[in-house]
Amino acid sequence: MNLQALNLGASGTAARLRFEHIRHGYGGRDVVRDVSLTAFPGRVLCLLGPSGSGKSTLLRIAAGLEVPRGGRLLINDVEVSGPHAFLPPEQRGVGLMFQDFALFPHMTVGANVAFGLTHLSKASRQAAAGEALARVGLAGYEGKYPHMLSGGEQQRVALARAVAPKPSVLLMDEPFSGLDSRLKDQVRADTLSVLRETGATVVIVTHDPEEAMGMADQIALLKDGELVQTGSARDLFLHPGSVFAASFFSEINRFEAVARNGLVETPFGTRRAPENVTAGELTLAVRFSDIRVATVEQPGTVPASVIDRRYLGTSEHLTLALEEGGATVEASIGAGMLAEGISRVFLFVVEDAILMFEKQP
Ligand SMILES: Nc1ncnc2c1ncn2[C@@H]1O[C@H](COP(=O)(O)OP(=O)(O)OP(=O)(O)O)[C@@H](O)[C@H]1O
Repeated sequence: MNLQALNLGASGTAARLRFEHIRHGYGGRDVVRDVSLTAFPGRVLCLLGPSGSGKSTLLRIAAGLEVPRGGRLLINDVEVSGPHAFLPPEQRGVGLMFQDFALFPHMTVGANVAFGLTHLSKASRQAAAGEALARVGLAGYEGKYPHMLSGGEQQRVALARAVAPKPSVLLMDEPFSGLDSRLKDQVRADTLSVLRETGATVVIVTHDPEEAMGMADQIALLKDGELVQTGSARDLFLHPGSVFAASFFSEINRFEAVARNGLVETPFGTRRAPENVTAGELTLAVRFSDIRVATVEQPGTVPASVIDRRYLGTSEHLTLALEEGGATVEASIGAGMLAEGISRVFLFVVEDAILMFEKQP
């Protein structure tokens, strides 16, 4: 089939990838439920969610490794999976990078990177492999074998192999999870700059919210096979649409409350109810890091006693009991911000930091 005629994106040109009402399952169980989502050209989309939320299944559907039970997948408005078509992986113009890097151990680094370039002459393959290796900072590594490399270097070889054919869409499944945590930040930053250079549309699967926030132009948050919310890191962090979304990005305190006449009695004082909610049961979420802890009573503060405190280096974790009502509150404050030995404090939470959601049945 002629890819150019299908307009799947010329080699090296970013494509738009669209999931339309995608459904999938295994046996009698649905694991992806009616997901509609677009990955925009040249942007990084992160599929984020807890284990089993269907992220890898969506990625495999995008790659053509799984045939969805329902819905359509479009690349530049061309149906590549759906009721009318199914294009095999090698004809989609997509690159894949897996969690374990999946390098061929018996092949040299050069041969690994050149593996997908079968359409080129031998000389052009070698040149393209060398160029891809140089792009990831591994110029001259062609003759080495994977076992001679560190984890970080193997990751870079896998990245070079994925970008060498200049895919219009690059699909990456947990590409950093095999790495030492101290290496990760640097490898992520290096990977992002390679991805920006290649200009491909990128879809990354991760369960790590910090990784998603650090890498993504757009985050799609999934739970139990459903798309819960999509937006920029800032959108999802500042305006979570549910308690789940709020708790996925940061540690939160939860409280139950009731809205009456547009007002809510919270543990931190009376607040306005969310727009469109004048009455009804609510769940409140307050991030540990949004609790301000003072030693002097001021207007708007509530008194609490310190039950426990843990020194964590750059921050300190406090467990507190509110004097009124007795609720337990967890707070995270800068290390050294509260003098040793203080047992009674005054808590304050700014207006916008009390996130309010209608209680789910
Ligand atoms: N080949 C398969 N056969 C049967 N069930 C499967 C298969 N692949 C995935 N599943 C199930 O489908 C659900 C979604 O799996 P998927 O791998 O897409 O989730 P995920 O969000 O990527 O999770 P993880 O981060 O743990 O990989 C899980 O409950 C999983 O056990």
